Amino acid sequence: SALHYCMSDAEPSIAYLQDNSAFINNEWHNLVLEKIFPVYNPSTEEDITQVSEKSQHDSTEEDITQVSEKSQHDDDKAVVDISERGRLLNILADLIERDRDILAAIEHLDNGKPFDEAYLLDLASVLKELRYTAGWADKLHGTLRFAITIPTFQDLRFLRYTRHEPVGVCGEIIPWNIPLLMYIWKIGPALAAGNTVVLKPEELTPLTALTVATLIKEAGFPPGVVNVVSGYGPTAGAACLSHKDNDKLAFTGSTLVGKVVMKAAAKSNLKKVTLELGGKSPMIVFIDADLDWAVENAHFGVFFNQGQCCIAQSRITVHESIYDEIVERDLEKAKKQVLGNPFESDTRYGPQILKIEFDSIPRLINSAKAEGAKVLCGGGRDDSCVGYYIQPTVFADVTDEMRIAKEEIFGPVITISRFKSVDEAIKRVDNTKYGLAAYVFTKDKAIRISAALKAGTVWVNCVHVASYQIPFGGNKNSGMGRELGEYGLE
Ligand SMILES: NC(=O)c1ccc[n+]([C@@H]2O[C@H](COP(=O)([O-])OP(=O)(O)OC[C@H]3O[C@@H](n4cnc5c(N)ncnc54)[C@H](O)[C@@H]3O)[C@@H](O)[C@H]2O)c1
Repeated sequence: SALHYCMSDAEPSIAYLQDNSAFINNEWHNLVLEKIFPVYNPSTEEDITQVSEKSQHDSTEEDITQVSEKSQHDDDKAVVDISERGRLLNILADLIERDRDILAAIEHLDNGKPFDEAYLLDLASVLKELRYTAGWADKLHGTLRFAITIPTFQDLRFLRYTRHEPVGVCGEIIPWNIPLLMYIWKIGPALAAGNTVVLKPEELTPLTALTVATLIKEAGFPPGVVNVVSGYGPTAGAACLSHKDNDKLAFTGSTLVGKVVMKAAAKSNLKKVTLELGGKSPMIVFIDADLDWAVENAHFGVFFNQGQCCIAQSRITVHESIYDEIVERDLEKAKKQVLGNPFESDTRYGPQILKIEFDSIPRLINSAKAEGAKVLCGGGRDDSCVGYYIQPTVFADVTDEMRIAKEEIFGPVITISRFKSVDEAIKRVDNTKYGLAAYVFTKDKAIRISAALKAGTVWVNCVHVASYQIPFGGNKNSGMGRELGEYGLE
């Protein structure tokens, strides 16, 4: 279907053609059962288009995973030639850059995030990540060792080497919060390492995944190397989890579904599993921190993407001697958040994407009020406009026993508690089932505190600087395995 979008009142609208069936073997296929589901715009609550839905036992004439598996064994293909892999990934990056404004606009329509944020942050990260992994494609060699010391064969010399081989077909399932970037995090390293992919985007946000599929074909990737099939988790997703020809599952989403993924992998063929799951990440502000900077980052970190970020620092704890000052400054700043049309350039704050979150965030907010936390601003839905908007909210006097201090909010809510000593702060923030990220604001305790915290990544005096060269992933219930950097290619 043709979609029109308008970048602002002053700009002309641009039309593009949205493919919405299943992308298999470089062609668009109707699925056998021909079911469809609607995709809506969370800023307006209106339907955008309808997308082909894969049911669990539904397929095209050819099985999607087998198509992907077959393309592994064709010697002429880019999967085998390591230079060609990198070349094609670079072409894909160039095509995404060419279509950057269209892709940012689709991401805005589909997900609700401000256009500028999608264009400047998400798309910039997408391009950097793709070009970075493209560079790795011809450098994934194993190691070479001359070994001589096996006691029983002392006179013999052995040559030992390791080869890095593709895993095979990678089933990849992604969430809705940063759809295009999550897609590239998954396909970039998989393709650089010579794998083929069957990707299922989140049912709420399938549009950029489908649009980039056309660019994959345009870039020249051979048929079957990347396949994209949309649908719901328990059906389309579940089919991917249990398929016997899938060799790997890379999943980003909730901890609850992460456990379903592990179980399905164990029950089918012991696929390898990488899980990037939920978090409840702490931010600790010490007395010696630069307070202006800490407040600035607290806001960016929590309100970025309306709090729909796995690494959002949803538990802020502050030394008691600076607590009042931080609370006051946080409040001042939260009141200045601009809500509005996410296509306008001064809007930094859009709607929640998900109707369910729009309902569940106020429930968690209300639980905090009932448990005695002090709401300083916001505290509910914003009824002044259409769309799933939640008011930017700041809570003070939060304690560790409250639900809001323990459960992932995935919404624009700052919670602030206080601590007395360094040891107490470390012990308290680590007392969680999650271990994705942690943030430390200090001038002189960075190394000591970072080493003590049980988190996949610790950021010091900054937030959300997820860099494509550095491995990313969680401990405990936040997941296993790493994405990005050299580790992400293993
Ligand atoms: N650690 C990270 O890198 C990271 C990044 C973004 C989001 N997340 C986490 O993702 C969660 C938010 O996303 P969500 O609520 O959409 O997660 P979710 O687990 O409900 O859905 C994520 C994906 O899994 C699919 N899915 C759902 N049920 C399934 C099933 N039974 N079988 C197979 N697939 C299934 C969905 O269709 C979707 O594509 C949060 O917990 C957030 O912290 C983590």
